[in-house]
Amino acid sequence: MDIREEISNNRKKRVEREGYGLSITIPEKREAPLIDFSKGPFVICEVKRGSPSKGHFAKELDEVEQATKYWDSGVKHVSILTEEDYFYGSLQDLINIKKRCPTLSVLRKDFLLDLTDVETSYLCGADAYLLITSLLDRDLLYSMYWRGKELGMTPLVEVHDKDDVEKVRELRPSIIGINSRDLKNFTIDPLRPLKIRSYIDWECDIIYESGISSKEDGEFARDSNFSGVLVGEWAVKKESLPGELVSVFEKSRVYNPWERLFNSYKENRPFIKICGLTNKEDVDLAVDLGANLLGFILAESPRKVEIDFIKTQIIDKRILKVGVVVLSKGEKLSDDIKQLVYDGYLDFIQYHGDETLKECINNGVPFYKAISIKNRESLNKMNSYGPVVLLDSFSASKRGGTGKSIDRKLTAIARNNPNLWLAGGLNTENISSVLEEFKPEFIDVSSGLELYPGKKSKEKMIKFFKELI
Ligand SMILES: O=P(O)(O)OC[C@@H](O)[C@@H](O)c1c[nH]c2ccccc12
Repeated sequence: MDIREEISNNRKKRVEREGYGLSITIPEKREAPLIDFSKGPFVICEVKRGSPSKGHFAKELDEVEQATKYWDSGVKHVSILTEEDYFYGSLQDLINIKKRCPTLSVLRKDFLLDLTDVETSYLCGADAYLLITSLLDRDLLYSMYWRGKELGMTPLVEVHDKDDVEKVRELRPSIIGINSRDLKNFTIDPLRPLKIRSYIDWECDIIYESGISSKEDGEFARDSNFSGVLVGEWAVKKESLPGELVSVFEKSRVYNPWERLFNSYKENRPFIKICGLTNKEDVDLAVDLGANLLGFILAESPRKVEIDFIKTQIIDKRILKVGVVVLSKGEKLSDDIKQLVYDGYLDFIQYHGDETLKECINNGVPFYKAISIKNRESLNKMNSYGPVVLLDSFSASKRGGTGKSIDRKLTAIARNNPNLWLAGGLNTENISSVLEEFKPEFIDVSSGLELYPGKKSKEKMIKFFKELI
């Protein structure tokens, strides 16, 4: 029997004798508002006076004062250890904290036994509650999960090993905690959460639990792709830690390719995207000449590149990269391509087909949309897709490339757009007059710089960049 089971059995006996509140009277009705606990990043700091491994380390800790300190440091999620005999907490801590800090989102951390425990947590003001997978029979665990959800709370499901993951696989919990502490001998294995995580193959937030004592530990968890950390002892002992962890997790969240693109701005020149790149030589040249963005065609085209090409040849992280796709209405972005973005091989997706705005957003990766100017309606789309839209085949038609000419009224509207992104038919010959007439924020060039489809001309590339300055 490990300590977890011992604590659970002890609590079970006490509940049988004293009822679910143990020494505390359970309110008949919940007073505190329900505050959402389900959205990350999760820097969950714990109100914890001690533990079975360390004994008391903050015997005199005042629960409300501690929770207020967390709140003042920017912490949005607080865990309250309500277990009495091994962790020196009580349900009263939860009730008091929720009374004094009603807008704080709090998790009840205890060795919960059944549905009544879940309902009790709700009545006492919990917004979330811990379910320890190994201590609960499968069906009971599932019903405790759903009962809490029904009440509007967020269950945090803790797993410790592969068997636990198998047990909850069908439940597919949306937030999972993995403890780095082995409860048999209390040793911390920092890699344990990473190892166990590999068995979880559904989308969810995974929290790294225990043993976090510094900002660097937080960075390690963040960079290993955890959605957050659960910190007890050191959040209590080191006053600066909660705030530091909040900024660690804010950083990962605000990583944003737009910010990088805008930082790469060069004065007196629009942003430049070189598109249709198919080989390393052209990529290197575009980077050397100072392109802001490189474009790779992932749709049917003479310039189409394979996913492996992007993964193996274009790994220079200094430059932003966009994958161009053409989807029909209702078609989803493929998982392979999404993965390229998640893994950092690509920074954006450019949608070039009939995707709706909602579909672009739902694919969940940074994007912008290209639209072709055909009529006034396509210009209206410019606004509906957000601040920046690429106008494909814009100057091509105007400059006679396609033989069609665009209604002057439409070009006038486009010209007045401060965020004008232009593409289509740009080349060394027409670029300076296009810049002068339209003052685009961004230009996109591909075939105009080619020797033949898929191969850029070095001379044209150099000349083009010269024209821009
Ligand atoms: O104090 P630490 O090492 O930061 O750990 C906090 C928390 O993860 C730990 O208290 C914990 C994780 N899972 C639990 C389950 C029950 C009781 C306690 C816990």
